Amino acid sequence: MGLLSNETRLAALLCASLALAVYLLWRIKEARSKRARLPPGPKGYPIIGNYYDLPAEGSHLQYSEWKKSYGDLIFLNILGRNILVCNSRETVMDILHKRGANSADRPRMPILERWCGFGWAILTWKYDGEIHDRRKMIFQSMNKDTMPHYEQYMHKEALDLARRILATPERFLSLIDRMTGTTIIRIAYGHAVYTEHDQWIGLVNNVNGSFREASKAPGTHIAEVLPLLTLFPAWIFGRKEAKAFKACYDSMNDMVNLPYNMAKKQVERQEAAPSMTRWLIEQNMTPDGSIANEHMIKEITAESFSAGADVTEAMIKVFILAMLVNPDIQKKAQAYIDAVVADGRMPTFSDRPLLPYIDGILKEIMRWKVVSPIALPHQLTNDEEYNGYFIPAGTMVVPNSYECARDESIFPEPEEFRPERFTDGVKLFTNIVEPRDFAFGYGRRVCPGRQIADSTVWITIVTMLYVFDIRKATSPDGQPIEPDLVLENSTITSFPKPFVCDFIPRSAQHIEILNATYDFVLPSATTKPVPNAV
Ligand code: HEM
Repeated sequence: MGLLSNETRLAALLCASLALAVYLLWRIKEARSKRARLPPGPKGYPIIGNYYDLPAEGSHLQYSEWKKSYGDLIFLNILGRNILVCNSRETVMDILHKRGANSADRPRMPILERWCGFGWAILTWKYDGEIHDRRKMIFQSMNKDTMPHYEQYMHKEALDLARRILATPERFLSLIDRMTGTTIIRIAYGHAVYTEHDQWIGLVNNVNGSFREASKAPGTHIAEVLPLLTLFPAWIFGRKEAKAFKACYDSMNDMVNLPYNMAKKQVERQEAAPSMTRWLIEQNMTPDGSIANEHMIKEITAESFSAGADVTEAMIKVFILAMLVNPDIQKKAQAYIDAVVADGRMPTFSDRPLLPYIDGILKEIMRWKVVSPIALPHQLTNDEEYNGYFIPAGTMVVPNSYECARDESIFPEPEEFRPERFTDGVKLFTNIVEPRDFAFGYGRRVCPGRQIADSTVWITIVTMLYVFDIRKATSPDGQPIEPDLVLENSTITSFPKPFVCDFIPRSAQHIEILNATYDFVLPSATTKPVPNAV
C-alpha cells in the first residue's frame, strides 16, 4: 500500500491536469496574441504563403508598392519562412543598426553552400565563430600602409580604362567590366592583368558563367522550394544538373586556390607586389615558416575578388548614365576639376578634399540608382519586439535600400540626379543623410570592402570627366539615342541595361596628359596594353 490515499492521488492528478491545461491555454493564447501582433502584410495562401506574390527579380519594387498599403514594416511568409521587410530608413536603422546584435545572422543559403561550392564565403555565414576574425582580417588588410598601394592600383586601372576607351569606345561597357575585375585582382593578389585573355580574368568568368548556369537549372528552383533536398547530392536531378553544379563547385574551388597559390609563391620568392594576400601572409608568418590561418587568408581574398567587382562595375555604369542625361552637371563637374588641375595635370586622390562636387556626384550615384537594392538579407537570432509588433526569432530581415534612397522627405524629387543635395561645390553638407549608409549594407554585416569600392569609383569618375565629354550617341537620322534609365534587376545586383554613348576626348592636350600620367603612375608596370592614344 502506498503512502498516499486514492483520494489524495486523484486530487494531485486533477491539479496537475488543471495546471497543464492552464499552461497550454496560456501558450495558445500567447501564440495567438503574438500572431496578432505580427506586422501587417499581404495575406498569402496556405502552406506556400506569399510565394506567388513576389516577382523572381526586382522584389524591392513590389515592397515599395506594398508600402502604400501596409507601411514601413511588412511581414511575409514564404513556404514557412518568415520575412520582415524594412521599408524605410528609420525601420532599417532601428532593426539592423540599433538592434544589430540580434540581426547580424544570415539565413542559410543551402544551394549556394552545398551545391555551388560557395560555403567558404562569409556572406553565406551566420554571425558567429570565425566570421569575426575574417571580417577583422579584411579590415586590417586595408590599412594606412597598404591603402596607398591600392590607391595606386586603382589610379593606374582608371587611367588604363580611359586609354582603352579612347582606342575602342564602342566597347566601353565590357571595358568597365574588365577594369573592375583587374583592379580587385591587383588589390587582392598584386597581379597586374595586361592581356585580354588573362587566366585570372578567365577564373572570374568561369565562376560567373557556371554560377549563372547552375542558378538556371531546374534543380535550383525545386530546391528553393524544398531546401531539404540539398542534403542529397545534385545528381538526384539527373546527369545534366549534376554537371552544372559540379562546374560551379570546381570553378569556386579554383578561384580560392589558384590565384592564392601563385601569389604565395611570389611572396616566398620575395617578388610579390603589395596586396591583401602578401600583407596577410606576412602578418601570419610563424617562426617555423608556416602560415597561420592560411585557409582564412585564401578564402577572404577570394571572397573580396568575387564580391567586389560586379557591384563596382554597376556603380560606374550608373555614373555614365547620369552624365549622359545630365550634361549641365557634367560641365559643372569638369569646371571644378579644371580649376583644381589648372597646372596641366590630371586629378589624383590628393585632390579629393578640393573636389567636393565630385563627391556630391558619387553620393548621388549611390542614391539615384541603388545597385544593391535589398543589400543582403539578415536574420534575427532571438524574438524581437518593435513598436508593439512581435517578430519571431529566425525571421529573415530584408532592408529595402531602394526605398530608403527615394524618401521624398529627405530627397525631394528622388528621380532627379542632383549632386547639389550634398554639396554647394565648396563643401559637403553634413546635415543630410549619407547614401553610403544604405549603399553598402547594414549593422555588423556592413560591406567590409566599401572603402575600396568608394575610392575605385571616385578615381574612375574624376579620370573619365577629365578626359572625356560623355554624350548621347546619335542614330543614323541624327537623333540622340535616349538610354533606358530603369535598371535591370538580378537577384542581388541591379545593372544599367546595355546602352550606347559617345566618348569625345576633350582635347589633344588632355590625351597627351593622360598618356604621360599613365606612364608616370606605377612606372614599373612597363608592359603597355594599349599604344599611346593620339
Ligand atoms: C560599389 C561596390 C560595392 C557595393 C555597392 C557593395 C555592397 C555590399 C552590400 C550591400 C553588402 C551586404 C551588407 C549587409 O549584409 O548588410 C556587401 C557585403 C559584402 N561585401 Fe560589398 N560592396 C561593394 C564592393 C565590395 C568590395 C570591393 C569588396 C571586397 C574588397 C566587398 C566585399 C564584401 C563582403 C566580403 C561582403 C559580405 C560581408 C558579410 O557577410 O559579413 N564588397 N557589400
